[in-house]
Amino acid sequence: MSDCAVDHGRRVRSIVQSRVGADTAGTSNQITRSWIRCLHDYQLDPGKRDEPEVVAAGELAERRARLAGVQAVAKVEMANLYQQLAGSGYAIVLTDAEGVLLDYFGDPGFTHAASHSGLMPGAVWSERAQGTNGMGTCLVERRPVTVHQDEHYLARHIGLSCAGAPIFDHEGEIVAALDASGESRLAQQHTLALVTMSVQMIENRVFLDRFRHDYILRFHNRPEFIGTLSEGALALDPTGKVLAATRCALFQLGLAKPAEVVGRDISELFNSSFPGLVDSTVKKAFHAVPIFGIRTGARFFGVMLPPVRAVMPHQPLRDAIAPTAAPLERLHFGDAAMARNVRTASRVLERNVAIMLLGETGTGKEVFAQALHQSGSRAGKPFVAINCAAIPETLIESELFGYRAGAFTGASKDGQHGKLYQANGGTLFLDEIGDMPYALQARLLRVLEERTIVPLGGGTPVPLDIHVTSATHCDLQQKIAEGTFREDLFYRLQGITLRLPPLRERSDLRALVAHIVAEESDEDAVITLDDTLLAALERQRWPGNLRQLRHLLRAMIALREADHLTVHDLPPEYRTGIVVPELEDDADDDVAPAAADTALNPLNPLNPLESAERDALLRELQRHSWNISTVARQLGMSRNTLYRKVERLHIRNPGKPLPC
Ligand SMILES: Nc1ncnc2c1ncn2[C@@H]1O[C@H](COP(=O)(O)OP(=O)(O)OP(=O)(O)O)[C@@H](O)[C@H]1O
Repeated sequence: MSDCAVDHGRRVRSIVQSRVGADTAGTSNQITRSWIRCLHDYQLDPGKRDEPEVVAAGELAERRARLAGVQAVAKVEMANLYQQLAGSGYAIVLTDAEGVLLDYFGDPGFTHAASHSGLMPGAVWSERAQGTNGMGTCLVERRPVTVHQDEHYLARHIGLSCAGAPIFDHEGEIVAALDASGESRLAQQHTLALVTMSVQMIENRVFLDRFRHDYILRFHNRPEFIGTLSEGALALDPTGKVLAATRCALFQLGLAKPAEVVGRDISELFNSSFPGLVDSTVKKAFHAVPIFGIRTGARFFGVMLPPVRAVMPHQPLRDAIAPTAAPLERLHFGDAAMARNVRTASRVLERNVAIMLLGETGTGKEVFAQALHQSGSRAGKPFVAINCAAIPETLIESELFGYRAGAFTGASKDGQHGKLYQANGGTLFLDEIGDMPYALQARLLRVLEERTIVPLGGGTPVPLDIHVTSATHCDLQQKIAEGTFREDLFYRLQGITLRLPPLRERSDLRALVAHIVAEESDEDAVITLDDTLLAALERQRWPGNLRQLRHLLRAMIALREADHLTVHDLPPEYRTGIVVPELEDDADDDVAPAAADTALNPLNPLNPLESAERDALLRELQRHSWNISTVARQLGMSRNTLYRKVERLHIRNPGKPLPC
């Protein structure tokens, strides 16, 4: 045994034997308590050097399956936390309630040290097995703990700093622990705060998913905090009795245990009756309503989410829970505008309210429409999307309504069902609705009003049961004023309007990056981005929004030389205004072309990023001999979007003017 291990063992024993010395030795009480348990209860030798115990593969698979729901939610938060701590040599770890390591996100620089310390799937990190440590000790203490260097009980772990926090279910039972462990010299003060925030996010998301079939009252004393990690949430049965509460809900109500609230009528907690709350927040308005706590008189703001589907039997979280969070909840990572959109959409899910999505190209309108569909009772039914801008005007009618055999020249001899018919029972997503030909708008309106459809060429009307979600990037009010969009159709399609924020306005870009990188990476690759690169991504304008971000990350992942991405992995057109440290073999890496073309339109000059985008687009157009369809397909955007870009970026085909 090394001298250092011997000294550590002596110090541990002497502190345990004279607890009085704990504070003077700089050891917090949690640590002392843990050391006492380790020495007296578990009879662990501080100098123990055995390899960590690892459960068999079959047992690990079973433990993972039991926590599948928590794990699915935790994965996103782990990726997010990992990015926040990127470059600090941390591994992010999820264990079950017995301290068995289920999931691991490791910093490449730390992988060797981590496996040496036993940070690997299946390893048992309970306090009984590994002595005082972030994971095991937070599970015993039932609260977040930091275990820094020689606060570890076993001498073999004193090279580590760990920050662990337990994850609770709605019954107040611990189901798992989240931990960030790293090499001590890189340890950060705020790590425990970040871990604790991630745990809160996981608990909230799991709760919202677990009780999505019930009423959920989300509340906070500031309305803008509803949808964030500090909101309180209560699940209610159809009579208004509390089924469960989040930890934040208990905290805000000044209560200690779920038992103090479960089974009580909501009117015993707030000055509102259940029907009154449902009425005011679900039926009448889509805004948080003021409610007052009965016990303290404190003012809160609350919104009620209606049940998503049929009520299902309740099981504790640690048993079977849905393997994934509700799809809508997975669309945002803390951005306030997106959280509001998700909240509003969730509340109208089963109410047959038509939703109109507004947003620039690539902000995720179709993805949002799909998540809406997946979150509601139509989830198992068809989701049919039609891009009104991408289909030639002459074909939209047959695409939408279908036709009977021989209805027109060139029609298939068997006839064809239209998209409306294909969507029957499910959702029809009308993308770029502003581009729907005027004559067709009246026909679509009639179908939506009468809820029957007659195929082109005639026949018996078919009853239609569809939910319609539509999207547009254009100002429909202006189109109505210009007489190119029907006002009656507008009001039929716009039960509520949700504006998806452009990426440059979103506050959760780093978490989105972590999420997309995890999705775009091979299963066993752990790809990280350094802080300068993340800061550079935050400074971009993102005219193509999430689509552009995903394509960029996909390309960077595909072309990477190492799993740790830096600004050197950024394509030159994204580097304008960014100081890129020189690499020895990077000398001829060119910076984005200068903005010489801004002279094209002196009244509306392009900024350096737009200029870079213009150069890139121009290159693509030239490469494909100005074939708009090919370039649009290559870039994953609609032809209309490409035309708009070409116009905005003042691009002209020298041979033939583009029909913009
Ligand atoms: N929440 C999200 N998380 C990660 N990626 C997303 C998200 N939303 C959208 N994306 C990515 O952005 C791409 C564009 O999304 P989508 O097609 O929904 O945008 P859109 O607003 O409908 O675009 P357009 O107006 O050009 O049709 C998607 O393919 C997806 O890869």
